[in-house]
Amino acid sequence: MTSRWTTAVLDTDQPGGWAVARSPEGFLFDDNGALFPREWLKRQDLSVLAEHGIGHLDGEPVYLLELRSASEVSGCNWKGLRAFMLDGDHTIYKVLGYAAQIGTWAREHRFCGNCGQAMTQVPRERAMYCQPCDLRSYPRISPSMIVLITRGDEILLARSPRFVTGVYSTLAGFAEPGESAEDCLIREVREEVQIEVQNIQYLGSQCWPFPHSMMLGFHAEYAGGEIVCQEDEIEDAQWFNVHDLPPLPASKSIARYLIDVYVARRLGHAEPVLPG
Ligand SMILES: NC(=O)C1=CN([C@@H]2O[C@H](COP(=O)(O)OP(=O)(O)OC[C@H]3O[C@@H](n4cnc5c(N)ncnc54)[C@H](O)[C@@H]3O)[C@@H](O)[C@H]2O)C=CC1
Ligand SMILES: [Mg+2]
Ligand SMILES: [Zn+2]
Repeated sequence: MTSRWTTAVLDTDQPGGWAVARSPEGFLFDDNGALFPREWLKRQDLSVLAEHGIGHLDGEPVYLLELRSASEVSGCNWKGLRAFMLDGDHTIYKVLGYAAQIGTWAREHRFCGNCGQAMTQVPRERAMYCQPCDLRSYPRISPSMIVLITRGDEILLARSPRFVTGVYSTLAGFAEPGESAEDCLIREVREEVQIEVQNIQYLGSQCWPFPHSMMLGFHAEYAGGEIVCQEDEIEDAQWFNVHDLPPLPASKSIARYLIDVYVARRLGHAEPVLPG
């Protein structure tokens, strides 16, 4: 199967193609969705911070207009990326997820982190450049571990105070400098619930553009300890029987995939596929 969407660095001097507009209030959309004819979009009254060519959708070039702020465009509205993930077409979500990561990076790398001077876009490469420092800044990706811990028919799920009421999920956390993926996983589990794990197994990864996580998903078995929740981060954590689970995270998340894979194996059902 060929993919409908491929990323690419495109020359912004070339006319035509599609464009998406992104502001702190999300993406611009109308009845036809979030992709607009680029020349039309550029004629609207938008406060453009940066323009990047981001790839091809069904063979057509796609550009991003990263805006300083949301402005009024007749017949259009603004909507966050999460809403596009939950109710939209998955390919469009992939386009917008990539656009969001490039937009965040473009917004945050207008100036050199070393000398403070304005940086310039490098042609044919996804990089911002400071000539005096000879410094290149590339889009940032934050590796994050996510793990389902199990004990026979039971799985450990936890709630962050930020979650939708009632929903429980797997544990997750960002890698720190100096750590392997396994070191990070063991540290995060200790910090968040004070338990020990063993037999760590990698299951797959997922790009999570909120704002730039690369989720590495694992299964691990319980090895010892009693649950003690980390103050402020974990509101509640419990062992749940696979036959009696609480409300779970959205179906497209790797958190949900890790849970669904284990439950399927336990109950002898067909295994789910990890959404890209
Ligand atoms: N796709 C999925 O199924 C899921 C994705 N996630 C994502 O995983 C990531 C990590 O999960 P959390 O529990 O929030 O992390 P965490 O357990 O490491 O705690 C968050 C704290 O980490 C620090 N932090 C924030 N950004 C950071 C960065 N880029 N690098 C290092 N430290 C940083 C901050 O102090 C923040 O309060 C988040 O982006 C979250 O959205 C979490 C659960 C499910
Ligand atoms: Mg966490
Ligand atoms: Zn510099």
